[in-house]
Amino acid sequence: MLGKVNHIAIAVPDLVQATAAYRDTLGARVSQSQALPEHGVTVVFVELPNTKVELLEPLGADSPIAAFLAKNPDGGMHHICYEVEDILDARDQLKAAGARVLGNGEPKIGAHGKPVLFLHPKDFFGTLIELEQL
Ligand SMILES: CC[C@H](C(=O)O)C(=O)SCCNC(=O)CCNC(=O)[C@H](O)C(C)(C)COP(=O)(O)OP(=O)(O)OC[C@H]1O[C@@H](n2cnc3c(N)ncnc32)[C@H](O)[C@@H]1OP(=O)(O)O
Ligand SMILES: [Co+2]
Repeated sequence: MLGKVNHIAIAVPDLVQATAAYRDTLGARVSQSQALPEHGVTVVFVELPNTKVELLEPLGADSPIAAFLAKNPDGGMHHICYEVEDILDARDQLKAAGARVLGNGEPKIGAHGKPVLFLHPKDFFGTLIELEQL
């Protein structure tokens, strides 16, 4: 089921500051920011030779990462995104195995313009998993 790691996500309290740290202190190439109101976040992607790091900050009053940042005010590792060949097939297999698919179970379009789904962190060793359709 799982393909490559598409990205590792870090929730940050200040995206401008985090972008500068990755660009200037770590010397990485960082994308322009993308506001994703339908996901309640603004993101940038740190482009790496073998994968990406997604830096995300809350956007709007109902951001799904607000509670995470309240618990982790300095920021922290938020999720890991795996690529899958067929996200609906993966979803159905995971639901049949008893895993909780977050939201209404229907994929939404993510930052890369591809369908994504999220799996509950409590089902996967305290790690929020995002699946992105190849
Ligand atoms: C799709 C656009 C973009 C992209 O890559 O293209 C993105 O990645 S957007 C990323 C932001 N969107 C999401 O994260 C959507 C999925 N997330 C959720 O639905 C919620 O964040 C959820 C359900 C994972 C947690 O919601 P909330 O924090 O409000 O609930 P609780 O506080 O009750 O948390 C329950 C329980 O889970 C622990 N938790 C929460 N978030 C995480 C996390 N990121 N990693 C690990 N564990 C997490 C939380 O501490 C609670 O544990 P407990 O022991 O009960 O305290
Ligand atoms: Co993501």
